Amino acid sequence: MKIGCIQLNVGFGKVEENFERAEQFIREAASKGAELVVLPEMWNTGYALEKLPELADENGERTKAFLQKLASELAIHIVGGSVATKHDDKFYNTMYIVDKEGELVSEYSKVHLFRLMNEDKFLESGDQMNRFTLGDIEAGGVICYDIRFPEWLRAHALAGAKVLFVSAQWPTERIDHWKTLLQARAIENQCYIVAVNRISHKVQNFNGQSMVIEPWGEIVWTGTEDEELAIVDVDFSKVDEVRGRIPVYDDRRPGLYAGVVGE
Ligand SMILES: O=C(O)CCC(=O)C(=O)O
Repeated sequence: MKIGCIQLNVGFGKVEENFERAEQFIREAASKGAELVVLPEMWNTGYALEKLPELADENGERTKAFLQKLASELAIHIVGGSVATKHDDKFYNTMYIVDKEGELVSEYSKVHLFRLMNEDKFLESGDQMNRFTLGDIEAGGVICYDIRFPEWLRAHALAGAKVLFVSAQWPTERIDHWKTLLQARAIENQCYIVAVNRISHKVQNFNGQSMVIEPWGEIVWTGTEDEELAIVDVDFSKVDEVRGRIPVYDDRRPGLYAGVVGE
């Protein structure tokens, strides 16, 4: 499968501009043969948290309509990154997944809010998993800080995900954590990781380096530090091959973990 990773330069609080750029990139990805595209975190507003009352997408209506229209017109699956949404006067960091028929197959609000960037002061956390199927791909999706919680990604893998999509606004200063955590999540879960970060060198410092990692932990692609669209080939049959080679799932001892990691 050809996956388009859209490493967007998200404008701070510039919703109209961000929708335009996202559309350009989704169209370009489809024209270059991508069958699925992935966007970064909070791509409608950036981290303009104080402006959410004016800028957040009311019930996600605009974003859902936008993604559904493009997905069905271009016959492309869209892992819609995440956007700032508003529901009943509360704000969320929400990912929408739309299949190539334009059906909304999943929506997920970030479960682990990142206190270092004050997310907990402005946002509510979600409480649902994000397991979905796109065509014949069993997948899960998480957002940024979520990757520091191995049990959360494991829960998606145990529920059948063979690829985990990660949308992020991961800062430059901890980019080494990003790489190491993503590689570990791929190796331990024996799954593909498709992780898309934003870039921005002006308002805040995010330097891309999005990654696609295969289930043995090999890095298939790393993004540059600039805005870019990359079309990356992935072969999902590798998941079963790796799981057959080292049967981690069969060798688990969940009875021993109970109470220790809250299972
Ligand atoms: O965990 C980190 O270091 C970065 C997380 C983050 O920036 C986020 O969740 O928005």
